[in-house]
Amino acid sequence: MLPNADLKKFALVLFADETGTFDDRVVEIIERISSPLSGIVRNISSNENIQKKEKEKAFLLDFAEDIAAVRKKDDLEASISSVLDRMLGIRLSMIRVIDDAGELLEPYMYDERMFGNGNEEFKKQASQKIPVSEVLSARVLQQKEPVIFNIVEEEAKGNNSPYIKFWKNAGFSNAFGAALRVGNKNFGTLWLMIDDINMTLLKGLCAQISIAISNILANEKIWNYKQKLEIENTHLHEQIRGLYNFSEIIGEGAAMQNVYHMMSAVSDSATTVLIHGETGTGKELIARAVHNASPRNKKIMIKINCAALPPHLIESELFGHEKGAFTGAYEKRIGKFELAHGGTLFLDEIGELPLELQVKMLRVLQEREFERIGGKETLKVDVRIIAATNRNLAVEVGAGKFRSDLFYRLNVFPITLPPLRDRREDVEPLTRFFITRYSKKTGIGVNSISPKALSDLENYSWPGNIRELEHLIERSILLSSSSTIQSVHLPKVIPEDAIGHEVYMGQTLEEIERFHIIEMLKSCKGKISGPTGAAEVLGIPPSTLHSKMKKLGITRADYFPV
Ligand SMILES: Nc1ncnc2c1ncn2[C@@H]1O[C@H](COP(=O)(O)OP(=O)(O)OP(=O)(O)O)[C@@H](O)[C@H]1O
Repeated sequence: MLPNADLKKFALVLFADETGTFDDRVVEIIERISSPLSGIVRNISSNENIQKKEKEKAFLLDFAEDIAAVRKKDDLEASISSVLDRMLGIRLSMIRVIDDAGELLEPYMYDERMFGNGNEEFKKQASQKIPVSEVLSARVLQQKEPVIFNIVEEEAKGNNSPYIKFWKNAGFSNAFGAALRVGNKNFGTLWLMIDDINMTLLKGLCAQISIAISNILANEKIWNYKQKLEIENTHLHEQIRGLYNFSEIIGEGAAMQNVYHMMSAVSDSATTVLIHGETGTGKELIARAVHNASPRNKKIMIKINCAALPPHLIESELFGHEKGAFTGAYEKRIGKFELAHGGTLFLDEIGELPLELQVKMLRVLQEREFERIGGKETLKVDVRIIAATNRNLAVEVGAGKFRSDLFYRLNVFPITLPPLRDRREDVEPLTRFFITRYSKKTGIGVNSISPKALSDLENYSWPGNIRELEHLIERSILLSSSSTIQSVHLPKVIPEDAIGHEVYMGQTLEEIERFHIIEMLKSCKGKISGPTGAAEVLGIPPSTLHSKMKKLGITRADYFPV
């Protein structure tokens, strides 16, 4: 039926079995009834038309209501698919949105099933960004009204767009393209493959979809900024703390002089630094100092502790992820590499980075580019790397636990921090420094230490290094009953060789073997075979290790205690 009932013309066509049926009398009767008949038909048609318009209006209202509640892209996709299917019996072909630079149309939403599952050509086209100047898109974006491309006609006119060819091969005769816009601002395109075109309805749908998508995009932008600001805020706080620490690196002895010399040689450049030192020797303090003395000090230094996160989270922490990239990825996340752009990324405990992630790390260190998990876009970053470890990475490389290529990438400029027991001359200045800091912080008026207590500190072996000294002074200040720390409570140190004796004394060979295998399994994180597995470390074939474990009753619970 034509869209406007008022303009309709009706024809009454009658057939007769015998010639001569339509004589003058019959014709006269027909003429007499044709006028009231056409009135009745016109009324029915107008009614149908009104009903149809009412139905469309109600439908658009329902859709508007539906869509107004939508906050997320997934929900929007479901709403659009359902409305198109219910009302028009069609599927969404493609929605693209214009990027921030206003140059490219990025894929936003499409139905993979549209051209048959697994249609590689469609997937390829759908996943590509295209310039806003692409012929068909440009036509759609320039027009006020949606554009209908009659595929046969376009081809006849010499339109050799690959899309026209692709649509034709897929058996469609019309493509409907509409600009997504709010006010006068275009922000995307919507494409449908459709034969029966109800323009009023489609225009209504496009207007609703435009508003919904522009709201969702705005929400996403706000959320991303918010997340970025929150993370930056945390890091800025850390940095302020770091700055405070930096101005006060204590240590005048020869060992620390050498460290200062190395720091000043490397700070000005963007060279990768690898800081090695036992726990608590001040690796992070030195990393911050190098960053603060570098030309990047206007940007932040982001720290990531490779040992503190479960392996499956480190990747997302480093590189970020797209929404829906894996179970639980409800929102898009910006990774630390992205956040550190222009600044420094401090990779603490790099020796703990799982082998599978070492490959990815190598790539980003080499190319300075990466993709977010689940993302297709390659991101480029300008980040200076400072890594720290308390492991001997060269030994880890030999044991197959650390990739040699990554080690060489990181070991460009190594700085080794001496343990406190090798710079006893710094114990006194550090002690006085911490007394001042903690008496100020606690408000307790302690300002000195007795010669006996100081000498005890100087003779202690400090397995926890400066952190241990710092904590001990804090504790001593809290426990002190006068303005001088009279004594310090140092832990008893068991000589290392005694530990071994105690463990093995009075045990059977089988018990010692069992203990040793469990320890190896723990240190190999439960891995039995392969280059970093316990069998190789123990120098026995994996099958022998399996049978020994069986014989000695070793189960996962022994080396992965719950
Ligand atoms: N030379 C120093 N002067 C003053 N304070 C120091 C010095 N070295 C370390 N510290 C302090 O000791 C504590 C531990 O230092 P830091 O966290 O930098 O050690 P780390 O080697 O990174 O430790 P871990 O390997 O356990 O991560 C910090 O509070 C730091 O400020």
